[in-house]
Amino acid sequence: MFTLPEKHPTFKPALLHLNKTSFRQYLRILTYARPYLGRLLFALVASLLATLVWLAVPLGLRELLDAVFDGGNRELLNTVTFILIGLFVMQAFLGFWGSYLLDWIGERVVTDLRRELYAHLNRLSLRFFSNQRLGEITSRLTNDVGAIRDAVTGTLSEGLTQTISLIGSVGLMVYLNWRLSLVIFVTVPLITLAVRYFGGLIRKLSREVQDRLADTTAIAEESLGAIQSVKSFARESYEVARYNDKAEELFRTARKRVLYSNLFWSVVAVMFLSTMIVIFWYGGTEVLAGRLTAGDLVAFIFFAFNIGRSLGGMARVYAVFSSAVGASERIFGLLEEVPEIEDHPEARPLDPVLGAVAFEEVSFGYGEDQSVLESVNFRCEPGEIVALAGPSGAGKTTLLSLIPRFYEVTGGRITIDGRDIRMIPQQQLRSFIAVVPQDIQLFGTTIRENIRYGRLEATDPEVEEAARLAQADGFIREHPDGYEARVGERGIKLSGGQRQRIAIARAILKQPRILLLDEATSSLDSESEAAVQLALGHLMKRCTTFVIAHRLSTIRDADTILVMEQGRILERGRHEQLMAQNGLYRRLHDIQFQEKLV
Ligand SMILES: Nc1ncnc2c1ncn2[C@@H]1O[C@H](COP(=O)(O)OP(=O)(O)OP(=O)(O)O)[C@@H](O)[C@H]1O
Repeated sequence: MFTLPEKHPTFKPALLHLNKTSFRQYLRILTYARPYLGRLLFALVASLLATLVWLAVPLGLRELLDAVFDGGNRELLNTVTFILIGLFVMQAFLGFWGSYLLDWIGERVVTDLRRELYAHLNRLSLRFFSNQRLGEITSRLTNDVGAIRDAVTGTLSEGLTQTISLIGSVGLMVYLNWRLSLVIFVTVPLITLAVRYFGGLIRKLSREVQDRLADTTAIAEESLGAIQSVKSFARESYEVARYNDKAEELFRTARKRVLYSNLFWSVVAVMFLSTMIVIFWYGGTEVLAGRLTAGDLVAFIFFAFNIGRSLGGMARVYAVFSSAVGASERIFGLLEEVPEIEDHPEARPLDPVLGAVAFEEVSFGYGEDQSVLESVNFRCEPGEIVALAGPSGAGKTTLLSLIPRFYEVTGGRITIDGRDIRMIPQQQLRSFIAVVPQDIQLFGTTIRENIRYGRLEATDPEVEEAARLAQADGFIREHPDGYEARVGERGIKLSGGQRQRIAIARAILKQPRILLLDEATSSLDSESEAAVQLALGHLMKRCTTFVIAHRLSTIRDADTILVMEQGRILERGRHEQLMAQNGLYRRLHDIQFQEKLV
């Protein structure tokens, strides 16, 4: 069957150290903003100007208060008030443009990155997907890409403006009263130490939360994706328990994170407010001693607030920066994943395509030390039917999956019309091969669109003609919505036989030269079976067909039957010849078709 095997998580949570590598990583994120450089510079300049204006506000306030308390100067009071309002408006205006443009760039970068990542995922080979949990991949597309947006929008402008604000505030404070500034110089290092300590802890926990979240998503996707199996084994409570375990683990990690981050803010708040009180007390003493005006003190306090704000902002920047670097490591890791199967530089389309297929000394294994196929040799002419028979695990599905190059052979070569398939562009190769698997995947759209998947440019009458040839037109029209009826996820509203006929209609529309068919093992009722056979007959007429045969009729019609065991072709020939040989084929045949023969 064409199904994916057990999936193993191979993503390792990235352990983050903020060093040169992470800085390089950050620069790499920023390269995504390069197309929007003009906007970015404009936004940065606007944010910087907004910060400078903000730094001027306390100085204005100082003038305002001194004008009233010291000079009693009404005219100056009016002017300063006017200027202050002007400064606020200007600050708001610049601030708006700064953050609007940065948010715009952030959203744009996320969209670009998501598109690139999705396109890249589509280029990756089947082997990659069989080794990953889907939930992990979707989590990269959603959560991690989101974390990167914050890095672009937040860190750059906030880091810059908060630094300027910090330096400006400190400078102006020293200018106003250096003795009072000493209070700040004692407390700031203490606050910084607290930020470093808690910051590290919180970052580590945030990463753990992300990983736990990915675990829960993976479980939900896995079991909801296989809901039919879950239900058929009545394993709902088992699945719920499995999910609950992970959800509780997530809760425990998240609880720890909120505990530390709240503790962090409480500690910082206590330190900050104590500093303020000391400033009030000491500043008051200075005012009483005549070394400081009331306006100076108010301006000073504003600057102290600014420093607190900037430090908080920088801690935030640090947190966002590190979570973005962690996320980007995972995303870039995914983007660097090299597709296993790529077109050879000299590959060129096959024209015309006749459909003669040959395996020459083909060997293959999924892993390094696992051999699934060994020295497989055969050839077939265009239009022939090759049936594959053999016990389960013999390598029949594997052999078929090598023809469209879902996997690369590890030895020997496969040719179509004499050309090594590695020298045919993948797009073309797969365009003339149709696969009708046992496990048919339909999309959650209309029946018409599902059939049209075989050839996107097919017209409505062509779609309907294909459905008619596939014996599907009848049951489609019986539905009140006909071709516009929507198929539930995985075609849950259609019967097995109906799904097969939709898949056959898709294949007919594709007009393939080579057909790979995994006959359904589940028994269809005889009416359905006859319809499916009729549909297949039409399709097979024009193709070289490889079929993993479970039906006696298919076996009898085959030009060649390849009997496989443990990755080798053990016997080959037509039905009568193989029966006469009295070997594995005959044994399998007798077991499988005993009832039908009597
Ligand atoms: N994606 C995969 N990754 C690793 N091993 C695989 C994969 N698919 C199949 N195998 C292994 O390769 C061997 C051949 O499997 P294959 O599915 O080709 O056999 P088969 O003859 O089609 O069996 P069945 O009739 O039961 O489908 C088996 O041992 C199987 O475990």
